[in-house]
Parts: sequence; structure tokens; C-alpha cells
Amino acid sequence: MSDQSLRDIHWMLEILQTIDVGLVVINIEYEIQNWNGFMENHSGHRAQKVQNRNLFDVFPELPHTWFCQKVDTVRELNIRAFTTWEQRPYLFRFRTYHPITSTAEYMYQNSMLYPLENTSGEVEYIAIVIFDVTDVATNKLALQQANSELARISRTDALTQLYNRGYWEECLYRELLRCRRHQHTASLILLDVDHFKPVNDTHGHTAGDAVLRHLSRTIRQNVRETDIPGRYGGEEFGIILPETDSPKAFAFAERLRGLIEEEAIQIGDNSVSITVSFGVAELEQNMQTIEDWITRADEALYQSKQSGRNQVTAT
Ligand SMILES: Nc1nc2c(ncn2[C@@H]2O[C@H](COP(=O)(O)OP(=O)(O)OP(=O)(O)O)[C@@H](O)[C@H]2O)c(=O)[nH]1
Repeated sequence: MSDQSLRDIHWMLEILQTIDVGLVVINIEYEIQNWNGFMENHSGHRAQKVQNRNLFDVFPELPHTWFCQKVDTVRELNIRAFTTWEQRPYLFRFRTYHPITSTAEYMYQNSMLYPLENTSGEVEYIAIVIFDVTDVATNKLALQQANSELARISRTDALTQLYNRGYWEECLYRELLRCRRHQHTASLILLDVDHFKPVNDTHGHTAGDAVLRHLSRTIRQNVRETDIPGRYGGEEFGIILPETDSPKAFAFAERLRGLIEEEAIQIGDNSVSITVSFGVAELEQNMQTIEDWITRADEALYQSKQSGRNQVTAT
């Protein structure tokens, strides 16, 4: 080999050693043949120390079956394989360099597997190339988190943390469609605090807010997971009860009414008691829109108010 060729090989090896991607070569028995500086820095093992050691012994976290299937494909078909951090956050568990500034505990990695042929054209070795994509991954995850938080905020009522009217009405619409399509039943409850204005006038608006928050908590704690409560207006709330006919919805509303009536709400030094009126409407064949359904529940609620409040009326 000429001096020039030797020099060329030397600087090529130098590049492979210092390049900011991980490079590991294994044989078909999964024994490590060599790795570069990136791997030394992140694993803490010198290349000589790991030479001929089984890859799974050095990295016990590497999923055995999955990785072997990948390598088999690369070897048998003589093709490359690629894995992104979104499919699998990392191949090798390396702690991140900047634990303070980075939100990730471990390095996110994209990885490539390359078949390496011997002079007879047989795949004898596999090269594993690791790209550190922690910055990209954490930025994308932060963006996804921010988006889902924005979506949550846009459907939540800030005071009560129940669904706001817009989103709750969307749920009601979906429930109406679902019941129509599958011939199922559902009920709608509207409830409105009795004489709420005097609560505000006597104890102040902040106390009124606290009462609404307390009431919302009581509602949330007493509905089923499949029920959908929401804040319909100022002191008016709606609850969608899927798979519930009118007598069952009536019984639930009656229980909730009794609970609210019995509970004294402590606000500072004051104890405030409230009562609530309810209107219940089961979905009927002739209801075309959610407005039809809401109107029926509202009529029942109006009847409860007219008949003396603190009661449940079902249509
Ligand atoms: N503190 C507080 N008060 C609210 C909020 N939204 C609506 N209100 C108040 O709720 C009261 C509703 O009063 P009305 O519609 O007269 O009803 P009511 O006094 O509850 O009487 P009935 O419903 O007829 O029993 C008003 O004083 C509103 O200012 C809110 O977010 N916070």
C-alpha cells in the first residue's frame, strides 16, 4: 500500500472516530467489532474494552427480539433499516449531556443499520449508526404538549374546569348522532342554582365563584365516567347521560339535588347553603337538533323553578 493510501485511510479513520454520530460495527453473532469516539464518550467504554463482547451484554436495555429481527432483515435482504425516535426513543440508553437545560433524561436517537459485505459479497458485519436527535425530539414533544394544553384550555371553562358551552354542545351533538345511528337512548339534565343572585349580593362575587366551583366539584364527583358535565351558562349546568332513560336520569338528578341541599359550603368564615333546580329530558325520535333536546330539558327546568325550586322535573 502506498504512503498516500495509508495517509488517506488514516484521515478517514480520524473522521469516523471524531464524527458526532455513533458508529458501531457488529458481526453476525452480535459481537462488537469496533466503535467510535461518540460511543466511547456516551457509553464510558473504550473500544478495546468492548471488542468481541456481545452487544446485548453491553446494552441489556436493547430489546432482543426486535433488534434481532431488524438485523436479520438487513442481513438476509442486504438492505438498510431505519428507526426513528418516534418509533423507539433510543437504541442505546445514554444520559443526555445537559440534564439542566434539556428536559430529556436520555438521548433521543434515530438509528440506521447498514449491511457490510465481505469481498465475496456476503453480509458479514452490520454497521449501526446513531444520530443524537434529542433537541429535535424535545422541541417536538414540547410543541405537542403545548398544542394539547391549548386544545384542553379551549374546551374548558376557566372557573369550574368543566367543559365550556361550545365544547359541551359538540358532545351533545355527537351523542344525538350516536343514539340515532345505533337506536340507543340518552338523557340530558339541565340544572340551575336557585336564588343565586342573593348569594352574590350578600357574600360578594368571589364567594359566588367559590360556590360555583364547589357545585362543579360535587357534579364531577357524582357523575359516571361516561357522563359529560359542562357549564352551560352563568349558574346553569348541563349533564349528558349516555345509555340512560328518563326514570334513571330522574333518580340520578334527585340524588344530586339531595346532596347539594345537604352540603354547607364553607367560604371564609361564612357557611353558604344552596339548592338547585333540575330539568330532565330523554332523547326522543322527533328531536331533530340539539336545540330541540335542550329546549325540552329547559322547559322541565322552568317547571321545577315555577313549582317552588329545589326539585327535579322530567319530561
Ligand atoms: N359569582 C358569579 N356569579 C355569576 C356567574 N355567572 C352568573 N352569575 C350570577 O348568577 C346570577 C343569576 O341570577 P338570576 O338569573 O336572577 O337567577 P337566580 O338568582 O339564581 O334565581 P333563580 O334561577 O330564578 O332561582 C346573577 O346574579 C349573575 O350575576 C359567575 O361566573 N360567577
